[in-house]
Amino acid sequence: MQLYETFDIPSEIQNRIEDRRDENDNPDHYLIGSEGYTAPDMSIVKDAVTSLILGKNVLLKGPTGAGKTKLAELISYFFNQPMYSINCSVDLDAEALLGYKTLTYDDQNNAHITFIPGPVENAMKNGELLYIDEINTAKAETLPILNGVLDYRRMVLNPFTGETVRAKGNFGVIAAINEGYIGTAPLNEALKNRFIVIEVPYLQGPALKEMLSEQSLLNDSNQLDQFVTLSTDLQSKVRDGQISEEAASPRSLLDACDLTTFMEARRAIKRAITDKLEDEREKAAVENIAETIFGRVQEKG
Ligand SMILES: Nc1ncnc2c1ncn2[C@@H]1O[C@H](COP(=O)(O)OP(=O)(O)OP(=O)(O)O)[C@@H](O)[C@H]1O
Repeated sequence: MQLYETFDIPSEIQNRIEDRRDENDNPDHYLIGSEGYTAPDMSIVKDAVTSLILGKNVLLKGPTGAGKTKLAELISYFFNQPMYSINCSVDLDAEALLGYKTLTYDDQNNAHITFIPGPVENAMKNGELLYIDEINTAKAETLPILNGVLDYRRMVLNPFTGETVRAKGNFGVIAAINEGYIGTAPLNEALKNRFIVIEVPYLQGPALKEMLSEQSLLNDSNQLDQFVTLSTDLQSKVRDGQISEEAASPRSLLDACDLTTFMEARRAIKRAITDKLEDEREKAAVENIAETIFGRVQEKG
């Protein structure tokens, strides 16, 4: 596979991935955006894939829009293995993880209580991947359910069915966190302890240009360079504590590049980046950087 070279995957891990791909031979697997991940650092993909092949759980830690979901999709593609997703929030409860009972009716209109399995149970029973997004937004009481799933036991007692569910085959867990955002809490130590932690920073420089040119509508090389400079300057202000991290998110940059194909870049930046910020000083800082790079606004319309 070309991706082995792209991400410098060691040959022993390549062999084990090939074995896993054969075991997971799944013609129905729908591969979303699988080739679209650009690595900010080659070790990220290599270490994530290696950890999962060794049966470890992987925690992707990085700011919003850093490509964590995209990386999980790439791994799912690498292994030719479908991925069940959970989006955590304070409302996440045991039922959302494990499943719930509901009334169903047969052809004779007789009512039955049926159990609808949740993503954790599905991924474990089918030996698939499980992606737990924003794991640190879930309530502290909910997550201990996962402790047994994430350690050597690879099992959970489903309280709704009384069944002990054991993980099959190549079951694996990838979780993601944005630390330090409103509504998030530091991940409980016992849970964090069950993961290999992989930091996923924002893309910069030529890798960012490659991603923006692949994924946005903008194809003017000079303008793409200007957006890369904008990102570098925004990330430096983030490090100085002058603006919040999401101002430098590639997701917003992609939006700004797309809009720039139809409007003046300064207005695109205002819509896609500046106006998402709450603090007036942060907005002014972004505007100043944009003015330095893209010049004063000339267009009226
Ligand atoms: N390294 C990258 N490679 C490819 N695409 C990227 C990368 N970083 C960001 N993107 C693009 O930016 C957008 C956000 O990426 P993604 O949803 O994977 O981020 P995330 O880290 O999961 O975000 P969140 O924490 O908000 O869930 C997507 O459109 C994605 O294609």
